[in-house]
Amino acid sequence: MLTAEQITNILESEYLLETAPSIDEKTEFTHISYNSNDVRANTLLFIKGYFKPEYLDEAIAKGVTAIVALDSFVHATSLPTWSVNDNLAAMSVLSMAFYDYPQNKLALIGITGTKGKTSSAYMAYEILKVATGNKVALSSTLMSITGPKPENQRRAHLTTPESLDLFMWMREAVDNGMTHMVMEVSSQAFKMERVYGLRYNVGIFLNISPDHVGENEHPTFQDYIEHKMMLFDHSEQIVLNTDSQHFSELIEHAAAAVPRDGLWLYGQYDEEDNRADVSFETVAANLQGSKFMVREENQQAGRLRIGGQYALDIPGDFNESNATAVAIATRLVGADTEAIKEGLAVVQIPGRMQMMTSKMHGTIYVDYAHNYASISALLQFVRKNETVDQLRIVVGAPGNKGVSRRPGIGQAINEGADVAYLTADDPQYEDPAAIADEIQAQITADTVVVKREMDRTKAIEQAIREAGPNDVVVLAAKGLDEYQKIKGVDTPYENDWVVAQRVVAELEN
Ligand SMILES: CC(=O)N[C@H]1[C@@H](OP(=O)(O)OP(=O)(O)OC[C@H]2O[C@@H](n3ccc(=O)[nH]c3=O)[C@H](O)[C@@H]2O)O[C@H](CO)[C@@H](O)[C@@H]1O[C@H](C)C(=O)N[C@@H](C)C(=O)N[C@H](CCC(=O)O)C(=O)O
Ligand SMILES: Nc1ncnc2c1ncn2[C@@H]1O[C@H](COP(=O)(O)OP(=O)(O)OP(=O)(O)O)[C@@H](O)[C@H]1O
Repeated sequence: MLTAEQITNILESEYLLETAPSIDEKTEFTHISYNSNDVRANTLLFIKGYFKPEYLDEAIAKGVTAIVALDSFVHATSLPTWSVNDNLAAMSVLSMAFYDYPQNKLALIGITGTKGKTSSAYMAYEILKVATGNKVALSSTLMSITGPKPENQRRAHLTTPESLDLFMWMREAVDNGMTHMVMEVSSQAFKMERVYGLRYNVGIFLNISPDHVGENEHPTFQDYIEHKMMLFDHSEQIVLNTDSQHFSELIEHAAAAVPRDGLWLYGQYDEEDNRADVSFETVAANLQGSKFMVREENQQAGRLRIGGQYALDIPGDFNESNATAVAIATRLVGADTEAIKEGLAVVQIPGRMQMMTSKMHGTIYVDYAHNYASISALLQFVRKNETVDQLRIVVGAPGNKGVSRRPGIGQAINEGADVAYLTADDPQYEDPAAIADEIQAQITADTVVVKREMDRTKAIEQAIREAGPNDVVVLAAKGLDEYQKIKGVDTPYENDWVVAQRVVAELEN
């Protein structure tokens, strides 16, 4: 609940208020919303985005009491209005107040990075489940989990939810007895102020590489990196990857944000380069998983007491890197080494490096890799495994979105695959064959065979059918998505994993 007086005071103290409405300051708001479909009596409504006049008409008909809107918002009603200079920041600070600052009761880990956010979030979630006896909440691209009951588990629509939803779910988590929370924080979340005013006990910065530049995302790479680095300014302690691109820019910003003993650098073990406080090194790896050694490289790292050998039941050297970051962060919020070992040993991440073996058609991965950095990391990892004969990839790129990724996907294929099956991936209003042309334009190596089949199910069938027993087939970019976005409609699709299982069963039984 919030009163009109509290709203005015909070907005004023945050320097967000332009004008307050002249209503009784004891007026109580028992509901807050940013959507006309979710309005009832005593609702405070936030106006954001392209808020059409008919949305406001609908909200008024449902009895909205007052609104918070940009001072430039023009509307033909006499609704009491808090006029503000930043409506998204206002929504965040008022939402946290409405839900009584639930973040103060949660040890919060925020994770950002171009690649690995979801994977790392699930690792941290699994470790903290062990460490706290299931008292950990999760906000990820896939799911938001605020407690043990089915109604506490929701499919996510954004990597980082709107501030109002985030604080509502945090409150639900606290009321359900949760003590910890792990959340993915996208650069968009900072840009759209979904996490305005929120601080993290530990912020993990996994990596940054060219991505997310384009319409409705970031105008330039500089804008992207600057928004991602905002995590540093909002974290009590920072865990940062020394192997990331743009490390010198990252460390400069991170070191200015926290004292040295709140900054934890991690990276692949390298005799020549001793920048990392905590290093990791592969002990044994195969296509299924790996064992890796974590070393504390200096006195500061020695305080963590996380040195030793760990096992992961998911493959990919990049996952050893993600796991090392997560081991440090979860340790900092109270997990002990046993919990870290146990959590990492069992973690599985839906649609990320999910593996299936077949008798005659090799090893099949369903993986969410969908840009140069992730497809390249994945193909290079598989390449390193000497038993692999042909490396086949089924992949496409979305229409009307992330257009700049297409050449990168082609380049990664050019550098790492033997056979590419170009197909559809959420084509929307574009022709998937034309998108495939853009990917194919970068595949110049005569060692790579390119095949084209725009029906994704058929492309997967063909790739698996053509694979030999020592081949690897990578089904990239859609994870466990159960739809294809076509002309604005989520068209049902079995999902890559189900298709692969069915095809293997048909071929081998
Ligand atoms: C740029 C951005 O942040 N857009 C988000 C934003 O849109 P918006 O505020 O413009 O909302 P809108 O859809 O135009 O609608 C305007 C307002 O009318 C309201 N409305 C709408 C319909 C209605 O009947 N009644 C009504 O009141 C809506 O609730 C909204 O408040 O708020 C919407 C929900 O409140 C989000 O769905 C939408 O995300 C868009 C679709 C999106 O997908 N954004 C991507 C770029 C994104 O944020 N991605 C990152 C991940 C990036 C990464 O992988 O790293 C993420 O964090 O997910
Ligand atoms: N540290 C990493 N470096 C490079 N590639 C990675 C790393 N971690 C995971 N990947 C690859 O990227 C893919 C996507 O991983 P994940 O979903 O964890 O990342 P994300 O940051 O949440 O992605 P997105 O922002 O696209 O949702 C994985 O399926 C894997 O192939």
